[in-house]
Amino acid sequence: MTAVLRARQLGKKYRRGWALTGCALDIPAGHVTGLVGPNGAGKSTLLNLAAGMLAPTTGTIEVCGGMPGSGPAQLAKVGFVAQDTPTYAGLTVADHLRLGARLNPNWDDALAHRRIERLGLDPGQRAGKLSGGQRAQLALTLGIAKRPELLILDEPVAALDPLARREFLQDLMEAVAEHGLSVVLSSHLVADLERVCDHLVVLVAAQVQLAGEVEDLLAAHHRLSGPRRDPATLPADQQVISASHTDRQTTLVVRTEAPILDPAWTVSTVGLEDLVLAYMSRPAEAGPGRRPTLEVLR
Ligand SMILES: Nc1ncnc2c1ncn2[C@@H]1O[C@H](COP(=O)(O)OP(=O)(O)OP(=O)(O)O)[C@@H](O)[C@H]1O
Repeated sequence: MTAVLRARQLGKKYRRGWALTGCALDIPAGHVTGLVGPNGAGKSTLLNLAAGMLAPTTGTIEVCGGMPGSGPAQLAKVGFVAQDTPTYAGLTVADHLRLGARLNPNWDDALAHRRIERLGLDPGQRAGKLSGGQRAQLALTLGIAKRPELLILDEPVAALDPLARREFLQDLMEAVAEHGLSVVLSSHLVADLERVCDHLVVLVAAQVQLAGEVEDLLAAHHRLSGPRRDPATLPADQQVISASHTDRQTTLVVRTEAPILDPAWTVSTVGLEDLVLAYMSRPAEAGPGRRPTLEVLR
C-alpha cells in the first residue's frame, strides 16, 4: 500500500493538555478516507498537523512522502480546506480564482470557472457578502482546482444544503476516479461518509480507536444478542466494543476475525453508523487493543 499520510507516535499538546497522543496511521493513496469522532476528539488537530499548520509535540507525520508544509513543492501537493472555510472577505470570487491561479502550479482554471458557474456564484461578489454555504463552496472550489495529490477537508459539507452536499461529494469522487486524488475528510455526517469513503479512521479522546478499509471493518464487527450475560465471559478473541443489557437480554458489538459459534447468540451485521457509535461511546481509558465494556443499563 502506498501511504499518502503516515504518522508514528504522533502527539500534539496544547497548553491545557494533549489533543492527540500516540497516533499511528497509514492512510492509503487514491482513496477517500473519512475521519470521525466526537467533538474535541482531536480531528482538526490531526488534519492541521497533516496540512503543516501545526507542528507535532511528539512523533512524526509524513504526507505525500514529505514533511507537511516543508517547502513550495510540498505545499503544491497538499490542499487544505480548514473548518472555518477561510476566504478573503474583501476579495471577490473572481479575485480568489486569480489568486489561486497565481499561487498554485497545477491550478485547473477551467475546472474552477466551471464549478463557480454551476454553483451560480457571481464572480463579482465579495466573499464577505456570500452566505456561509456559498463561502464553503468557494473554498472547496479552490481546494479542488489546486489539483493537489492529497486534499484535506475539515468538515467540508457542514454548511452545505443536502443537495449541494451530495453534488460536492459526487465531485470529489469524480476527482478521485479521474485524477487519482487522495482525500481525507472529517465529518459528523456518517451517512455522507458511508456514501463516499472506502477507508475510515475513528478518533476518540485524542487516540485512534479504529482505522482501516470500511469493508474489512464492517466484516470484522458483529452484533450479538442473546440471554443476559457478562461480556467478560466471552472468548478472548472476541473484543467487546460496546455492551447494553436489559434484565434478560444482552446486546454486544464485538470485533473478531473468527466465526462466532456460540449458539446462544443471534448474530447480525453492523452498519457504519452503529460501528462508529459503538467506538464513540466507548470509555476513554478503553483504548485500542484492550478489552473494554460499555455497560448501558436500559
Ligand atoms: N488552538 C488550540 N489551543 C488550545 N487547545 C486547543 C486548540 N485547538 C484545539 N484545542 C483543544 O484540543 C482538543 C481537540 O480539539 P480539536 O479541534 O482537534 O477536536 P475536533 O475533533 O476537531 O472537534 P470538533 O468535532 O468539535 O471540531 C480539544 O480539547 C480542544 O479544546
